[in-house]
Amino acid sequence: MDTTIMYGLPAANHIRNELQQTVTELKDQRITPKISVVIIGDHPASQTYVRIKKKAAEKIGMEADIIQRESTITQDELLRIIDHLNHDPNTHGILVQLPLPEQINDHAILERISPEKDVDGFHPINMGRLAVGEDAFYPCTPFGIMKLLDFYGIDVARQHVVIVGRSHIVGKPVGQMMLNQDATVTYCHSKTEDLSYYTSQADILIVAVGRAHLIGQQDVKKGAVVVDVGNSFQPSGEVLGDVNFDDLQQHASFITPVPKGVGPMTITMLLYNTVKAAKRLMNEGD
Ligand SMILES: Nc1nc(=O)c2c([nH]1)NC[C@@H]1CN(c3ccc(C(=O)N[C@@H](CCC(=O)O)C(=O)O)cc3)C=[N+]21
Repeated sequence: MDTTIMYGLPAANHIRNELQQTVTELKDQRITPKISVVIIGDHPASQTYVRIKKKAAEKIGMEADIIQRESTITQDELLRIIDHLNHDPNTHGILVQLPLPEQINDHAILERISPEKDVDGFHPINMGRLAVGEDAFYPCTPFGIMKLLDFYGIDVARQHVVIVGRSHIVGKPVGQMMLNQDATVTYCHSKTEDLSYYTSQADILIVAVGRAHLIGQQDVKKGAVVVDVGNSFQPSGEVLGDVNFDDLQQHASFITPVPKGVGPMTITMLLYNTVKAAKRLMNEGD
């Protein structure tokens, strides 16, 4: 089988170059798109992601502020930080890194972020806009997957897309984006019986559950397109996907690696959403 490995960086760089151009234009109007990232505690993976986000933002001329607090922070204190950022005219995008410590109610925090600055696309207003097919801030990983498939010339219309995982962050919204693009969508999750029965019918299989190497060749139709959203950190420091890449490399028509597949797209769409938020502000000023 002639398999194409869908690396994220070529697609990501293509979008980042366009964004850099827009950032330059915004700066001419004295608007520097800025994302403020709130990170609580010292979860090592989160620290890594936040560092990657800051570097990527600065590389295209944006500003990125990291607001780091201890894991003992109260919910009220965190809400006050968000209120401050909501009112800060220089902050166009707000991201509160997940997971949050257990004393904090994620929903209360995410709903406090102004929907106009919700560059993660996690606010119920943006989720609702996506569900009804309106313009919105789309969550970065699902949006990145759509852009990645498009970059590699894959049209999802009329394809059977099977999604493993129903998280609010990836599984559920990527299915909605696929539906909006005329795919036929099947959702599988932890209560699905005979997972393989469903996954093996996919033209496009998206796996987003965070269980290392859950999916192997026996679960995938020959020639299918496989998108792996897994990021399982091994004690060795290695990051494993939800898909056994080596097993599928001769079997799928297109497959994303982990790392260097979907990850770079997630970061890129975060930049995209922040630039979009800043642009919206400029249009309001007219
Ligand atoms: N509010 C919030 N928004 C998020 O978008 C969010 C979050 N919380 N919490 C954690 C997850 C995870 N996530 C990743 C982003 C980039 C890579 C990425 O670029 N990974 C590199 C590898 C990085 C490495 O080497 O460890 C790659 O796949 O090539 C991975 C994972 C964003 N998340």
